[in-house]
Amino acid sequence: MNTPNIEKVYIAGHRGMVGSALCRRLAGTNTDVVTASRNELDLCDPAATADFFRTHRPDAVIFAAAKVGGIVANNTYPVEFLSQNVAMAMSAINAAYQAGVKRFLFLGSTCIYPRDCPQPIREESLLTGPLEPTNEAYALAKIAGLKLCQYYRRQHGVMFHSAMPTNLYGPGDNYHPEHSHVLPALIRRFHEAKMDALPSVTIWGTGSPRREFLYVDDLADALVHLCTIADPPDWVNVGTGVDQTILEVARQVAGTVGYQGEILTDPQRPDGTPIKCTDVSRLHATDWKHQVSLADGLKRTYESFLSETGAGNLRSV
Ligand SMILES: NC(=O)C1=CN([C@@H]2O[C@H](COP(=O)(O)OP(=O)(O)OC[C@H]3O[C@@H](n4cnc5c(N)ncnc54)[C@H](OP(=O)(O)O)[C@@H]3O)[C@@H](O)[C@H]2O)C=CC1
Ligand SMILES: C[C@H]1O[C@H](OP(=O)(O)OP(=O)(O)OC[C@H]2O[C@@H](n3cnc4c(=O)[nH]c(N)nc43)[C@H](O)[C@@H]2O)[C@@H](O)[C@@H](O)C1=O
Repeated sequence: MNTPNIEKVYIAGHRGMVGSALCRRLAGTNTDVVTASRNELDLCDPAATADFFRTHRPDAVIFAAAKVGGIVANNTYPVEFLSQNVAMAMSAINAAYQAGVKRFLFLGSTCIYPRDCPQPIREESLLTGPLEPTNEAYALAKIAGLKLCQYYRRQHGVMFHSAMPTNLYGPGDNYHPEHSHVLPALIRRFHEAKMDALPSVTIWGTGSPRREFLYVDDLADALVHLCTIADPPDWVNVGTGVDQTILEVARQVAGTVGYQGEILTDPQRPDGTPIKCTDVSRLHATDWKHQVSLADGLKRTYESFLSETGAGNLRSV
């Protein structure tokens, strides 16, 4: 990782989309990567988590474990999204401090910002207004994790800090038809419509919300970069600073997949936050910028979708 004193990093959630991108990013470097599957370590269990940290003694942690899902999953299961994400964050951050971890990078999400905050979203907008109701539970858990890291840094002088990624996509995503995020959902729906020669595909909501998307390997690179900064911001947005409407994105996915039918909208489904686009000046000031365009990232993701489907291991949870 080229960070003084970081020889061993624990990647929490290494089987997930972000965690596996982090493992790809660190493969071949001289950083020793520690991992544990959920069967080996339930991060909601504080005693087991403390024991894991005492046994493995990592120098650093990148915390990419969470209960994650798209707008419908978040809206349907707020109890699980709040309780599991708070439990995981609290047990891991507390255990890391107790075990003498030097650096902890917590992953939040741009849904922590108020629903109607000024765009592009600056970090200073945190806690300035009400949250978007469809993901309030998840956002509250992420704010709690961010704040606990900030408080440890302030009270105990340890380098615990956070990154707030925008909407992500890439290899290893969840392709569940109801519970996934928009890009994997649409890749799957357009692909199946192409295979079945369907005349139209319906997307959720009005198609007018605006979203920003970051390719997951860019995120992994940004996270490793943030771990190398001596005095990083307490939290920093990680995105591209570029957004488009969901309808525009749907047309782009259809083009990537090679689907030529009609695209319909379904206003009975939730739109969620009307606009979500990050101000990335704080990130750019650390000398990092994304590399992968949406067009290129979609092409790579569709290729990985085809190989994951072909190999019979498409993730759909
Ligand atoms: N995907 C996105 O668009 C965005 C994601 N993020 C954040 O990035 C991080 C990673 O997300 P992503 O990779 O997409 O999510 P995934 O669902 O792909 O991966 C989450 C990982 O967390 C693990 N996990 C969940 N619960 C537990 C538990 N109780 N104990 C141990 N491990 C657990 C899962 O394990 P298992 O494999 O066993 O299920 C999985 O490996 C999260 O913090 C998320 O909030 C932020 C913004 C956008
Ligand atoms: C990353 C972020 O992700 C979640 O928030 P979200 O940005 O609203 O995420 P989403 O990807 O599910 O939807 C984006 C937009 O796209 C529209 N949309 C169209 N058609 C489909 C569709 O088929 N599936 C989905 N999921 N959305 C669709 C959908 O109606 C919405 O307008 C948070 O809960 C939380 O997890 C979080 O932090």
